[in-house]
Amino acid sequence: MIDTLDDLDVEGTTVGVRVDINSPIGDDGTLADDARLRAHVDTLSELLERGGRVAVLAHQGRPGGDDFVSLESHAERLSKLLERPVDHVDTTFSDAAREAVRTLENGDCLVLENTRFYSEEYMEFDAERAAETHLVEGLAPALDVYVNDAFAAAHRSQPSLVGFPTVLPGYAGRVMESELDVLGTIEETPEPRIYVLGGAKVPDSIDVAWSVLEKGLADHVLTAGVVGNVFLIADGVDVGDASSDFIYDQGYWDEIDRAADLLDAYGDSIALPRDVAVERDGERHELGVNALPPGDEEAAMDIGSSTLAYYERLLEDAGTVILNGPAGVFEEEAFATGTRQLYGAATDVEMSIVGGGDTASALRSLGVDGFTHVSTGGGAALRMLTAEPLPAVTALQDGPKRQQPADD
Ligand SMILES: Nc1ncnc2c1ncn2[C@@H]1O[C@H](COP(=O)(O)OP(=O)(O)O)[C@@H](O)[C@H]1O
Ligand SMILES: O=C(OP(=O)(O)O)[C@H](O)COP(=O)(O)O
Repeated sequence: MIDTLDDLDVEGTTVGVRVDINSPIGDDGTLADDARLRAHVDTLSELLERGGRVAVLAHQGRPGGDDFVSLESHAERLSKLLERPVDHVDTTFSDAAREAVRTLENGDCLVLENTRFYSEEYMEFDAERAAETHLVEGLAPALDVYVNDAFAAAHRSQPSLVGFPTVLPGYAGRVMESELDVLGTIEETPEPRIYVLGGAKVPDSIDVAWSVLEKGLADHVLTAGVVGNVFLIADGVDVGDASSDFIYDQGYWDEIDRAADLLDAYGDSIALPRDVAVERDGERHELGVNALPPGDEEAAMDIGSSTLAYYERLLEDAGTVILNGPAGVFEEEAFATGTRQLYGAATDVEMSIVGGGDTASALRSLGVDGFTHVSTGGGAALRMLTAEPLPAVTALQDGPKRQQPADD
């Protein structure tokens, strides 16, 4: 059992709230998309309206990346979304950070600096060890309780995710709660259950396919996107130099053998594209797999219309559909058809669950909605969809193992 905000006496309590506002960053180094901030508004507003003193903890980017920036612009945006002042503190667990947290009044909110500015936060620990890091030992004394709303980072066992609930009473925020409600009961969703695996994260998708087929969670796995191209190659189809080179350049060549093993073991349950769309003379042009390979420069950028008809027929009988990754290069209108139609058909299924950051943004840009649940997480959702535990959720479930360090 995990405690939620319903179990927390918020008034006058200093709450460390871990959110996932890891977002696209523009050329000027500031926030370029606030979708992930909006997702946490309910949790943060509720805590503030109930008289909490809120210190927001979050990471942004990975060390060395262009998006590895301060949370200053996130704080500014949160201030607008929450309609109240939100200060940014440029450290995370220094004396200054603790002092800023201790001087919060009821209903005040501040954002501490990017947790990954400290190297320990980019390492994975077990919960006990994470509780001994500088971040947790430094900041926990200034907090009364810890709320984890960062579902999208819950597959990481980093200090801000697993260390705090080991020394402080931990609660799930509203995002975390609703994600766990839906994704934590995947085994009880209506059958037959279909997994649609598209997009470009081929190793992750093959892991998911293995896991859900082995566990009997999936009745069918439908492949699309780059994942579909890898399965076609594994099935002996020549998808052409352009798509093959792309797969090779991404370092996914070994995945073809894994896909072939999967086809050997569970081929009857895995659906492969029957046709693909390439660009020819500047336009979308569909080719049946029997007509492949395409020209040297022609990459398979989408599933074609007979694949769509085949997949739509399978979806008609489904009780649950779980989708991850777009069916094609949806960023180009000519190759958005597969994603728009396949995801559109999925909304007619009794239960439709979507995971994956790019998938969610694809759906927004294509104007497709009506799903039972669109997850805020990519990797975290994938892990849950295989019914695997998430370290940050386990840490909340286990609860504090020892007293927090004394406040000084
Ligand atoms: N056939 C294809 N060839 C090349 N790229 C593709 C193809 N199909 C999909 N993609 C790309 O996959 C990317 C998204 O994949 P991925 O990151 O796995 O999704 P998510 O973040 O939702 O898990 C998109 O940028 C899209 O252009
Ligand atoms: O964006 C995230 O994950 P996602 O790309 O799987 O949705 C999370 O913020 C986790 O970030 P990380 O993958 O750098 O640990």
